[in-house]
Amino acid sequence: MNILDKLADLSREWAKREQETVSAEELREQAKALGKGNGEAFLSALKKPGISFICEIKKASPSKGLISPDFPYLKIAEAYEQAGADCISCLTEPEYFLGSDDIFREVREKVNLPMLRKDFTVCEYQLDQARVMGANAALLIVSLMDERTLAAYLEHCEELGIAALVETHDEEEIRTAVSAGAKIIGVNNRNLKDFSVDFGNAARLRDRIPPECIYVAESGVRTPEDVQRLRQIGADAALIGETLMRAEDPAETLKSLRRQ
Ligand SMILES: O=P(O)(O)OC[C@@H](O)[C@@H](O)c1c[nH]c2ccccc12
Repeated sequence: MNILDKLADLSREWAKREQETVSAEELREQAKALGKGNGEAFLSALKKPGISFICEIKKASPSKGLISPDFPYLKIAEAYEQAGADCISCLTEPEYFLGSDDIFREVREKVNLPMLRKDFTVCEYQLDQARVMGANAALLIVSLMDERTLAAYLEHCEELGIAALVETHDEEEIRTAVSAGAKIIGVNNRNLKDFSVDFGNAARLRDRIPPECIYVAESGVRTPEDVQRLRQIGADAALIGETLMRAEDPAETLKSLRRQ
């Protein structure tokens, strides 16, 4: 079993366990009572002229192990905001990324930036959770679902008023994303099945993304030159995690990456 399948399985188990505390019906009611979310804020942050920065909060990852041992996530979130991040991506997956819904909520309270709930979505329950924890957007990984399921999840996000970042890795997945109606498409430079990173992947696939879609280049961004390359290919946004999480001064590192 590859790691992605393992993460999807864990996600399913996790969601099942959580439903023992808050049932699917209860959670749906909570989400409904809140009214529509502010997915628009995520969308317009990515649409700003020039490349936008989605800065990630993650303590660990299955490919790198522990990335940030002391993990001062609130300080990091504030540093991101102060240094001009456009959005924050916050991992909530507990086993491999050592994230949690509580971390997400605390960051949500602290900063005003639009936030992406980064998790392995395998059921609508998790989308309702995203709405209830105050997310502006949720992650949908194409390789975890078929096109019909993706279309249904996109519709559910629409009902909740949250945006969806639809993550792809190759041409076929981009086709599925477009045909299911994705508005925001991410191309991951990292292959989640074997963790190999090919920084050219997002650039190579750039022209497969229809012009009306928002295009996010994900993973493996290390230097201002990398960001420049993504500007050149017309990426609407870059999703950056490890480089910022390992930085001694995340605000300075973000500023230097943003410099044109
Ligand atoms: O740390 P990096 O290489 O900058 O990558 C960030 C982000 O793209 C990566 O964390 C990611 C991309 N897609 C995901 C799906 C699930 C978990 C994590 C991810």
